[in-house]
Order: sequence, then C-alpha cells, then structure tokens
Amino acid sequence: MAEEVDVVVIGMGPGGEHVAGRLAEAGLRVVGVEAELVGSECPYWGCVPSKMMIRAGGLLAEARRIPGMAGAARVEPDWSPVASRIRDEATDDWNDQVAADRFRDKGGRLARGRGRLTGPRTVTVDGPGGGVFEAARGVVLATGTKPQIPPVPGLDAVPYWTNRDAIAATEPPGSLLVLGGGSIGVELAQVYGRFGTRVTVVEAMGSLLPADEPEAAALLTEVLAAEGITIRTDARATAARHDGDAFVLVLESGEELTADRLLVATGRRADLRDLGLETVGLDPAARWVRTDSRMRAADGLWAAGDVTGHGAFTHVAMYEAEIVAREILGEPGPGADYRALPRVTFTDPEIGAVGLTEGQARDRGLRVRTGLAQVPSSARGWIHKAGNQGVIKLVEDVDRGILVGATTAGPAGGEMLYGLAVAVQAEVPVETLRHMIYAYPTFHRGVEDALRDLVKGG
Ligand SMILES: Cc1cc2nc3c(=O)[nH]c(=O)nc-3n(C[C@H](O)[C@H](O)[C@H](O)COP(=O)(O)OP(=O)(O)OC[C@H]3O[C@@H](n4cnc5c(N)ncnc54)[C@H](O)[C@@H]3O)c2cc1C
Ligand SMILES: NC(=O)c1ccc[n+]([C@@H]2O[C@H](COP(=O)([O-])OP(=O)(O)OC[C@H]3O[C@@H](n4cnc5c(N)ncnc54)[C@H](O)[C@@H]3O)[C@@H](O)[C@H]2O)c1
Repeated sequence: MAEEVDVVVIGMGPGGEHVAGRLAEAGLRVVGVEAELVGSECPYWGCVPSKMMIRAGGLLAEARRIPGMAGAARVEPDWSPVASRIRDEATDDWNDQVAADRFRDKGGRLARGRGRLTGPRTVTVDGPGGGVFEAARGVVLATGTKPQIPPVPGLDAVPYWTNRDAIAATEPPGSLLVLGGGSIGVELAQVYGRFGTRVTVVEAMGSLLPADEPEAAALLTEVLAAEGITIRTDARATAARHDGDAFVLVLESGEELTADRLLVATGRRADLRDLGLETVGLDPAARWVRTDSRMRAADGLWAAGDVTGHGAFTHVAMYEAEIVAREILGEPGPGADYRALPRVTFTDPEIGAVGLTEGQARDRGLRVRTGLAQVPSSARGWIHKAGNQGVIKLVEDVDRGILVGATTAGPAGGEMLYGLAVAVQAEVPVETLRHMIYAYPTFHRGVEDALRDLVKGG
C-alpha cells in the first residue's frame, strides 16, 4: 500500500534540502529521500571543505608575500590542521546527523535509501527508510551530479582520486597529476601546490578554465606556473596505468607523466538511468532533466539543482529550489532567469564571472564592445603589490547599451563581481555606470577604468 504525502523530494543536497525544508516549514507532509548524506556534495566533499583548504593555502601564500612588504616570515606548511578542520568542523567526520535533525525539526520526514519514480506522483524508496509514497502535490528531483570519468584506456582500472578523496586526504601527496583544468582542477591544484605537492595539470582544451574569458585563464595560468605548477594544455591522455606506487598518464605525444596520485576532475554529469523517468514519459538517456522556467519537468514533477544542467553551483541549486517551493505553495514570484548567473573560481587570484563571455556574446550575434582594466594599474592594486594580479573585463551589448557579461579576476575577485552582477541583471545602462561614484581606493574602482576602456575602444 502506498502512503499518501504531499511532496516527495528525491535527493537532499543543497537544492533538495532547501525545497524540502521550505515545504515542511509551510506545514506540508514532505518526505526527503537521500541515498547518502543530507547536504551532499557541497558541505561534505565540495564547496565548504574545499574553501577551508583554499583559506589555508591562502594564508601560506600571504605569509610568503611578507618579505619585501612587512619583514621576514618562515612558513612551514602543515596539512594536519586542514584535515582536522574538515573532519571536525565541516563534516562531523562525514556524519549528517545535524542536517537530518534540522530537516526533522522543520517537520520533514527523512527516508534513507534510493528513490525512483514508479509512476506519476509515485516514488518507491529502496533502503532502510523505504516504502512507496503517493505525492498528492508532486515530486521534486534534486539528484545532483557525479564525477564524469573520461574514457581514457586503463583509467577505470586505476585507483584515481575524485574530489571526494582529495577533500578527505589526511596528508598531501608528494606529487599529483590533475586531469582536467576546470574549477575543481585549478582550485585543488593550487591548494596542494601551496602545501608542497608537485602538481601537474593536464587539460584537453587550449587553456585552463576554457569556459572563462581567455584573459582570466591566461592570468591564472601565469600565476599557477609562477607558483611551480606544471600546466599542460591541449593535452590528451591516451592511457592511464598504476605502476607499483606511481600513476602514469600517457599523452597523445607519447610523453608519460608520473605522480603519486591522480585526481580526475573532468566535469560532472547527472545520472538519470535509474530514476524511473520513463514511468512519467521522460527520457532516462537524456543528459539533464529539462524544465520550463517554473522548474516543471512534467505534470506534478519539478527539478532543481545540478540535475537541470543550468550550472553546477550551490547558488543555482538553491535558486531553483526556491522557485519550486514557491510554485508548490502557490506563492507569486518570477520564473528562472539565468542572464546574470554568477560564478567564482576560488583560486588566488579569484576568478569571478557573470553573464556572457565575449565569445558567447559574439556567438549569439550580439554587436559587442569590451573594456579591459589591469588590477595592478589601479590605485588599490598598486598599493596591494604582492599578489595583486588581476584583470577586469566588461562585455557590452552595443545595441542596447548594457553590460551582458563581466569578469573580475584578482584579489577579492568574487566580491568585486557583485556590483557587475546587479548591472547585468538590472540592465543598468553603461552611461549610468560611467557616471556613478566608485569608492577610492577599492579593487572594484577598477570597473571605472574598464568602462573608460570600453568607451574608448568603441
Ligand atoms: C570540489 C567541489 C567544489 C565545489 N565548490 C563549489 C563552490 O565553491 N560554489 C558553488 O556554488 N558550488 C560548488 N560546487 C558545486 C556544488 O557542490 C553543487 O553544485 C551542489 O552540491 C549541487 O547541489 P544539488 O542539490 O543539485 O546536488 P548534489 O549536491 O549533488 O546532491 C544530490 C543528492 O541526491 C542524492 N541522490 C541522487 N540520486 C538519488 C536517488 N535516486 N535517491 C536518493 N538520493 C539520491 C545524492 O546522494 C546527493 O546527496 C563544488 C563541487 C565540488 C565537487
Ligand atoms: N568555485 C566553484 O563554484 C566551483 C568549484 C569546483 C567545482 N564547481 C562546480 O563543479 C563542476 C565540476 O567541476 P570540474 O572542474 O570537474 O568540471 P569543469 O567542467 O569545470 O572542468 C572540467 C575540465 O576538464 C577538462 N577535460 C574534460 N575531459 C578531459 C580529458 N579527457 N582530459 C583532460 N581534460 C579534460 C575540460 O576541458 C574542463 O576544462 C564545475 O563545472 C562547477 O560547476 C564549482
């Protein structure tokens, strides 16, 4: 016999946790289904512990900048406080009791196990908290993503790391090969490098962070190389093996790269095969669960987070989850709008970006004007000196006279982004941006320089 509830949420990562908690607090009968840990990737193996690692690596880098600026400093990296902080403060030793209790305190019911659709508004959960649930209002899919492992011959037979192993490591490896120079690859490469690991990043495309502005990617490449990281772009691995203690990646050129560990960070993908999507008329072989702007995937079925393919970020998961919550509760509010989607890669320099890159804007047929400013040339960048590398790039849709994208790379690059995200979202005219006051001497005052360059270039 199926048990009747109001809503079943499959997957309790940041997206599922948000929508399930909101609906339970509103008094609905909500079942949250989770196969692993409530909270999932972000707090246990992603954003939070990786940013703790980055904070620690940043402290080392700042200390190394003291000579010539503030005296002398001897830096002795020690991974143990980082590992302890991740174990004790971030993850409770990968125990989700606090998160599970938080959901129950809101009135939700947690079903531990693997959920799948077995018909419209029907979910079967296999596991200790299992059962069959009829969801009167509907079902929310928030099942996230998993690492995408490329089909490199031999890779499936070697004990490579994914982000989970790199986050849970109790000591830094002597050497590390990082396959993939995207966000995970560059963030973790820099951290481990700062703790003394000899790091090589192998990226298939022509640059690191290939989805970002080339100016930002070039800057990051220069900084990482200066820190001693080896970067191989346009590099395709044709084989992988594990010889005794060492991992070997064979490149197309025949060159062999060797290290103590191999981290695979080549993107993430949704796994829709076992979710029973065919029982509601959707394609289980699809790459993502496609939704309308109200996050509706089918009648009585919504999706939120990584699984929708709009950007694998916690802020996207929570944004979409909030739309689903409003839809189910009948609350007014706008549908999803990704024009000003912000993203920050937390390297040093941080790479902030919002909206379209120049390339994306041109591909859409927009008439584009760009403006560029170098952070070291700004008053604050010059004052900052050591570690001041950065660049600000603006992308204008000339016909509308508004910014459609921006990149802010530099110290506090992620924080510099905020004003530009508002400008893109609210379509603030470039003329207005040019004639406002930028506090002196902030890093974001460099935006004024980039605006000047934009107008000059036009
Ligand atoms: C190393 C790393 C660093 C990151 N850093 C950042 C960052 O700084 N900022 C940022 O915004 N994002 C960051 N991200 C991305 C962020 O973690 C994800 O975008 C976010 O976790 C997505 O949330 P979600 O709810 O969509 O899915 P997930 O967090 O993937 O959660 C999905 C949950 O669903 C469960 N599940 C799946 N299928 C089933 C099923 N059939 N039944 C029951 N349960 C199921 C899974 O067990 C999982 O717990 C990072 C990711 C990684 C890996
Ligand atoms: N700061 C953040 O917000 C943050 C941090 C980490 C991760 N994330 C999220 O997690 C997602 C996954 O991160 P990711 O770094 O794994 O993916 P990614 O898509 O950012 O980068 C993957 C990289 O691997 C490269 N690649 C793919 N196949 C390859 C191969 N066979 N050989 C060499 N290179 C190959 C790609 O060209 C790409 O540059 C990100 O897209 C992002 O949305 C966000």
